[in-house]
Amino acid sequence: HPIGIVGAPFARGQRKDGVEKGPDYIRRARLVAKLGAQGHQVKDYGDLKFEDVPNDEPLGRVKMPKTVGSANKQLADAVKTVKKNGQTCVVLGGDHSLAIGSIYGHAAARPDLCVVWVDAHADINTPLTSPTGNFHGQPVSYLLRELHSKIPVIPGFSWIKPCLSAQDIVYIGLRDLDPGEHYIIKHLGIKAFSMTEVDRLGIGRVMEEACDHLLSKGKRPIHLSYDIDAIDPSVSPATGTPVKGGLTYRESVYVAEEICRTGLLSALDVVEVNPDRGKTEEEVSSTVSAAVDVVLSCFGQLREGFHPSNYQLP
Ligand SMILES: N/C(=N\O)NCCC[NH3+]
Ligand SMILES: [Mn+2]
Ligand SMILES: [Mn+2]
Ligand SMILES: [Mn+2]
Repeated sequence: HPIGIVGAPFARGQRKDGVEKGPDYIRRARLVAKLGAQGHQVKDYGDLKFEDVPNDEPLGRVKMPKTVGSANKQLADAVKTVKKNGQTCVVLGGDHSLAIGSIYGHAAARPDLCVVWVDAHADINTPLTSPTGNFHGQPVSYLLRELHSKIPVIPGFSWIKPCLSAQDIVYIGLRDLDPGEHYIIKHLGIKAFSMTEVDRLGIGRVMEEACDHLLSKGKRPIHLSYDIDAIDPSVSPATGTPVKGGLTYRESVYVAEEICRTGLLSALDVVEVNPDRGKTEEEVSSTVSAAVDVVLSCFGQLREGFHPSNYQLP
């Protein structure tokens, strides 16, 4: 499939400046050219322009709801357009609150989608269970039908209706959950492979079981929402909420290779790359490079090597 890239320089789902620079740093690492070299037709739609909504009063602990809501509505429309254009959509974040719009817009075009959420965190706090009120820790709660009654009316969010059921999402990489999130995951029976399962089963079995769970009733489009903090901070430190004990570089790429192999990848979010959170230039480049390799591996980059079909031995 052709690929459509959308830059989403958004930081208002959390409190640390710099994550809005994610798209720029990933583009500067020549993502578009590298995808082209892999034989893909790539359309770069550029960056969305996000503006703070004036008089955006907090709602309890929830900060800047109108700004977060309108950014996600804008992104939802953009993702829907990319899908209508027959492209696999790649959203470059920006913080993970963007998954609200990305998944909503994707579901508008492909209602039968399922979600693979790769993250140290579950991002499934409701506005009432969220300890911080930061939206990037809540996106999944707005998307699940089973949690609809737990979401109060929030200014800027009237447009969204849940588009996922608990069995349509699988978590990989969890290792830092709030109490309310752990309760919700257990209570709803959401399939989750924490880093303990990654250690116990190995990433090969994890991917086998994750795909079996989501695709048991037949093929359907996959939305891969990849938070760069799923990867161990030794590899990707330049992010807002690093947590030790994460995916190795190899595991992070293997996840993408296996999703690629399903042939069902329909949309990809790569979020939470925050260049301002790298202590050194090397920390930033290592993080950006990991993000680029996740994307390239989603679209066919193989560690076993590659030669064009028309290659001739000299
Ligand atoms: N990176 C984050 N989510 O993926 N931070 C917010 C979650 C903290 N509970
Ligand atoms: Mn996240
Ligand atoms: Mn995270
Ligand atoms: Mn309602």
